Amino acid sequence: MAITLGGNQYGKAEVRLVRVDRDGERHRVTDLNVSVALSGDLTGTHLTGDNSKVLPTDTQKNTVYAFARDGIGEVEEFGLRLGEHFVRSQPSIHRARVGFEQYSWDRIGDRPHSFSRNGSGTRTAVVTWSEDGVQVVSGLTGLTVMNTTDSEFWGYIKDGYTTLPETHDRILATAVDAKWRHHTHPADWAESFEQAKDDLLTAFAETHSLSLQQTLYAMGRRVLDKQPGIAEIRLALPNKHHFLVDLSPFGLDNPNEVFFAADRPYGLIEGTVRRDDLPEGDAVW
Ligand SMILES: O=c1[nH]c(=O)c2[nH]c(=O)[nH]c2[nH]1
Repeated sequence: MAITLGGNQYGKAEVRLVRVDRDGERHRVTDLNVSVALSGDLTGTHLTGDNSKVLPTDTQKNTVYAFARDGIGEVEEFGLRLGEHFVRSQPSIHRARVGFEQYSWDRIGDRPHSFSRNGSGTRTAVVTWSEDGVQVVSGLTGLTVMNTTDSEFWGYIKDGYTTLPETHDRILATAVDAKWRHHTHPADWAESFEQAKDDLLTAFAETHSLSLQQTLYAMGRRVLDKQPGIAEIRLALPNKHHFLVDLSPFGLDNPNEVFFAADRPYGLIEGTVRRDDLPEGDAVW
């Protein structure tokens, strides 16, 4: 029985790339998940481990980030540039498949550098009814938001394990998970929900953030300020880290434009903002 190698391809899958175009005050965001798959003369590596015709997947990933430095444009154009590069520059590579998922972002209001991810966010509610009382907790989860500037993080503890550089201009992104307990019932639940959501978004966008903790408190505080019937709000904010890609090995600078959007691990900032003149309540959250 003769055995032979069939079809094959290889590449870096799911390269998470965020590019911020900062022409002036008004930023634009391109948020992509890019998957490269190359095929060609790759029998050697499969049959004998001869890698002389293998362009490493790590290099493919670097190429995606480096090409983003010049701008992305439409994903079809970006794909054409990348595909042509891989095939034209490497004699062993005969075909490049470059696949994209593009996540779209809406502006929060008409603000120049605050965005919420299109279609994100699920409304939640938990009602607890007992002979002793009724509690209503409203909320939302998975509302993904991003500020492309107006966020800093510095002045923290440094010990022997600290490597994080201080920053005065970073991307701040999170997926808001919020639950708020009603002390009195609003006249209109839908209106109350929309108001709370709007307050969360506005506070996120308008806070010049020195920490996500500070932003959390500002968000919770605004919801309570605007609705006296809400007794407390619990927020869980994952810090969706965006790391500036070091393009210097490729002779490129990176003036805060090309980012690696990491999905894990992430900082998780949790906190409650409450009225201290109201009883804690015994809601089921
Ligand atoms: O806003 C932040 N709060 C932190 O506690 C923290 N820790 C960290 O590494 N980055 C950040 N960012």
